[in-house]
Amino acid sequence: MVKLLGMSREDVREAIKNGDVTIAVYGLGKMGLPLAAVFADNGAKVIGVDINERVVNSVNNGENHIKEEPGLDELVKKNVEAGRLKATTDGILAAKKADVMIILVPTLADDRGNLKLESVYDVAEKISKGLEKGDIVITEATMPPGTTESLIPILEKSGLKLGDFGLAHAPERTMTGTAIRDITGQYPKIVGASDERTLEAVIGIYETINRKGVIPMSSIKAAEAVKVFEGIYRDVNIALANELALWCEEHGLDAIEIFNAANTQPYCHLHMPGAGVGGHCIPIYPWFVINLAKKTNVRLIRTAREINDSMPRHVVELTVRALNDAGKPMKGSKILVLGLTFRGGVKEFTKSPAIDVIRELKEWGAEVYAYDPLCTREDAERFGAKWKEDFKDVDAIVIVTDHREFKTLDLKEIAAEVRTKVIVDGRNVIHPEEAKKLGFIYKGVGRV
Ligand SMILES: NC(=O)c1ccc[n+]([C@@H]2O[C@H](COP(=O)([O-])OP(=O)(O)OC[C@H]3O[C@@H](n4cnc5c(N)ncnc54)[C@H](O)[C@@H]3O)[C@@H](O)[C@H]2O)c1
Ligand SMILES: CC(=O)N[C@@H]1[C@@H](OP(=O)(O)OP(=O)(O)OC[C@H]2O[C@@H](n3ccc(=O)[nH]c3=O)[C@H](O)[C@@H]2O)O[C@H](CO)[C@@H](O)[C@@H]1O
Repeated sequence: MVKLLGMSREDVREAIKNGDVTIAVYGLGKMGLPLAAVFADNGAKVIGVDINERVVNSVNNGENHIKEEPGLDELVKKNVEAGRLKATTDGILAAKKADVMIILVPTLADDRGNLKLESVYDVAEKISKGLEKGDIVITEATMPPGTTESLIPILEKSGLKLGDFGLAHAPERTMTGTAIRDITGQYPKIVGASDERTLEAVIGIYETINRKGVIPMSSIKAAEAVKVFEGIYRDVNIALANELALWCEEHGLDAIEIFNAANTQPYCHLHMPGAGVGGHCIPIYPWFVINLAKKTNVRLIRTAREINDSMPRHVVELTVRALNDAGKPMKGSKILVLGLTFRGGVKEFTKSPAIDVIRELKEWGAEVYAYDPLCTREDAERFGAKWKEDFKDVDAIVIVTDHREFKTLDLKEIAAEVRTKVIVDGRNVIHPEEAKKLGFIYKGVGRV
């Protein structure tokens, strides 16, 4: 046990490497488990805390339950065997033992960004029962600016005042599939803290694991805004790509050809147009700012949300037009939706565009089937589609997720199997010319 408040960043780094520092990571999910394993691999004694007993037991058996994370299996196994990484459901005991407590539990939000912070407040309550003078509490979970400081009254139930303990926000700037790479040094760590001593210590904590170092922010709220603004930048730019793609369709131009050429300029970063924006990050973070804008007219951010949320309907319209060109009514047509998850390579359904696409296709009277390499028959049925692993008797293929597998479809084979040759490419993963040469009616977002 060592109290980091008041130590220099160099001494903090030394203490962690020597195994003198105990770090509790609350939330052993896609983000928390990689972080816990990386801190353990750098010398810290790490206590992972999770409410899910199966997660706790699997970690204590040296197993990794986050299958989408390359390298995590070995990191968990090695550090559990070395005795540096343990897991528990007892968040209070973990707080009593730890010098640093990191909150990395879900900050879920509804469609309008109204946060469900129960997990965060639950963890803060448990930490308050084990908080000691000199401890540091860090939130890494993404949250609206101002949320971390809203935990102060809960933490002060410990009898300590802010200042006796340190508080900081250090947003998790990574994504599933590249977490270990990102946590250890893809880009600098952002940190905002309650006072200079805490900032100094937290810089030392993250310099221990992140080769790219730390960017200290002027406040906790500024650090929270960094992560949220990153996401809003992405949502607004995806909306720009979508709006330009719709204009390209009107003018018979190929948006991808034009975007690729325009992006050769270093200041131009046109994103990919597509079937919509899903996940629990990008479509949610804008609402954190919209909901807090009491005087500011955040009309650009709102409009971007509306544009992106209109894209699933556009993909359905493309399908109506394509079947029309094939002389087929939507009603009674067999449509195979390729992709249920919100993006390629990750099994996550939060706000997946496929949900709206399937619903609307059914409203048009189509018989909707679905396939996704990461999903099961039950997932498809939960979406209201029938599971189908072949292309027999299909009248239209509608691609909604950019899974790697859909980038290498054997169109020649498919052309021989389908009943009607129609492809609607909602993620621009098919080459239009190749499809057309094989006799497909091809429609893509922003494609000719
Ligand atoms: N997944 C991503 O790509 C990503 C990227 C950046 C930031 N984030 C942020 O990271 C945070 C965590 O996201 P995630 O993807 O790791 O979530 P996740 O659902 O994969 O994991 C969350 C874990 O927390 C546990 N948990 C829930 N409530 C708890 C509680 N009260 N006490 C202890 N454990 C609890 C769950 O059992 C689960 O194991 C979120 O704020 C998210 O916005 C996620
Ligand atoms: C740390 C963290 O929170 N990381 C986030 C994570 O975000 P994420 O996991 O939610 O994935 P995204 O890639 O943002 O996709 C979201 C949706 O937007 C669609 N999309 C995407 C790009 C595009 O040009 N056109 C689109 O239409 C896509 O299909 C999907 O539905 O990684 C991003 C870096 O990849 C980060 O920036 C982002 O902060």
